Amino acid sequence: MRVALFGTSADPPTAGHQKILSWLSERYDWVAVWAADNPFKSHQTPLEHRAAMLRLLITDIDAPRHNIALEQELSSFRTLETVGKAKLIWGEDAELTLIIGSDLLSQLPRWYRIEDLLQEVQLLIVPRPGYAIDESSSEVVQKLGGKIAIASLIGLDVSSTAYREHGDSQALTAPVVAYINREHLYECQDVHKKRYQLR
Ligand SMILES: Nc1ncnc2c1ncn2[C@@H]1O[C@H](COP(=O)(O)OP(=O)(O)OP(=O)(O)O)[C@@H](O)[C@H]1O
Ligand SMILES: O=C(O)c1ccc[n+]([C@@H]2O[C@H](COP(=O)([O-])O)[C@@H](O)[C@H]2O)c1
Repeated sequence: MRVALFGTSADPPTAGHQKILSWLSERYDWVAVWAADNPFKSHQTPLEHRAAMLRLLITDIDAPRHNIALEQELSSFRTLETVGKAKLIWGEDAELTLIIGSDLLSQLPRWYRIEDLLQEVQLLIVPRPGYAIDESSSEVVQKLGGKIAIASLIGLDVSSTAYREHGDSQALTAPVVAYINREHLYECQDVHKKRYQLR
């Protein structure tokens, strides 16, 4: 069983995350996704809302294999703990692949017990516009034991930050926008966003 593990802050989840999930669903037996708190970031929306938006994002994907699931019980500050939980679910023999965008490659060495984590998973790096995969970061990760593959997919040029800071609603899918409006999320940035949009 080949399982793709994809954790995201989902603050909010974007069309970029959705494209990655669709692509993974065609290549892995199971695609497990969860909303997480990131020890290196602060988040603007409670985790429950972020997980609910992620569920909407997934429901919206037309995946013929029906193999994408919100596995929110995997959520942890530390991916090593997530992988421990994944092994309990899918067993020691499952092949686990951790999916990250190329923007995270250089920070990976600072993750919790990274060498132990890299023993447990394969890594798949998704190229992201503006974040070239540089050799020195790849080498550092490989020296720590990382088994790196690069996805044959280029991520969309969108980000959660672009939505939070500039109201780039192109970044989001319609069901997520509807949820944000209904729950009055991200409103404190509205004045700031409107100023940007009027420019
Ligand atoms: N457009 C994208 N292309 C490639 N990888 C992406 C893309 N968007 C997100 N990712 C990857 O998905 C994972 C979750 O990303 P995250 O939720 O932090 O999105 P983000 O848009 O980077 O958010 P923020 O702007 O808040 O940092 C990370 O591994 C990130 O590198
Ligand atoms: O394990 C760690 O030390 C660690 C440090 C930073 C980020 N992560 C995880 O990386 C995933 C992507 O984070 P983010 O904020 O870029 O969406 C998410 O599952 C985080 O919990 C994990």
